[in-house]
Amino acid sequence: MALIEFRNVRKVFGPKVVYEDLHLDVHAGESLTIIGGSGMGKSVMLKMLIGLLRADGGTITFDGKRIDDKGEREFPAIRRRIGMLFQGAALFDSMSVYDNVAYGLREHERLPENEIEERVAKALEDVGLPGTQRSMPTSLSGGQRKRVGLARAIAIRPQVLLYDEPTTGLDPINTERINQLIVETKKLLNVTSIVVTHDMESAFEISDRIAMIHKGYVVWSGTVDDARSTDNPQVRDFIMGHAPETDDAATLLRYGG
Ligand SMILES: Nc1ncnc2c1ncn2[C@@H]1O[C@H](COP(=O)(O)OP(=O)(O)OP(=O)(O)O)[C@@H](O)[C@H]1O
Repeated sequence: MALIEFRNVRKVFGPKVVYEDLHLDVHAGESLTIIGGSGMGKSVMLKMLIGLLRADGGTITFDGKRIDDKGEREFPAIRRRIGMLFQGAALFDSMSVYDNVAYGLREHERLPENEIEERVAKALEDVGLPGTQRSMPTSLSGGQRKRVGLARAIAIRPQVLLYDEPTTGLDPINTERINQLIVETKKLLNVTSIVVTHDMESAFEISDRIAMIHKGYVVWSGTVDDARSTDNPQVRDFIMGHAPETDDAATLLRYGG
């Protein structure tokens, strides 16, 4: 049995059908990258997994237990085991780096302050930002902010890490740093990772497996080698950077029509 299973999952927003019938397995210890055009539902998938959005049909199981039917009271325990690095890192600018990283720990666990201090220091070390506890997020670069976001996610020592477009908006050097960090974090903490990205270079570097979403379904999945050699036209177009087939005006604007 896979660690995470989406079965027949349906998700709609009013008339818009994001998922018609989503099937996806995520295996313990793997690094799975989700690719697909803008607006195809990649972030929605991650949010359903941690209960920020609810599925309209089907089942989602985590570690053998169904989670899609859980109430708001039960999700904090799940979010303790599934950490998320949100798009843009989502730091609180009015709080120091220390308080940002400690935030998740305080929310999820009752720990004495000296243990929080240790866990924050270790998480910042793990992301290559030792000693930055007193800095304010506004004084950090985009790459450093992402790393603080990652420190916050790993401080709770999750079993699964979700990354929503971790390299978007970063220059090539910081992109490379984040890619390496994703690979190292997986090894160091033995976590299962799910990464949503538009960046195929990153996908090739960090993935054990890649799954492509298109119009409500997983249309393809395979290893990095499979992706490089596939003759599936949707995957090939995506790898080559061709605009996705879409009827969504926002997406057309984003991809320049
Ligand atoms: N809370 C919401 N309310 C209404 N519609 C939503 C909501 N969240 C997402 N959507 C819609 O669901 C669709 C999928 O969104 P999602 O953010 O998952 O796309 P994505 O594949 O992650 O795209 P991108 O790569 O641009 O981030 C989009 O059409 C989006 O407008």
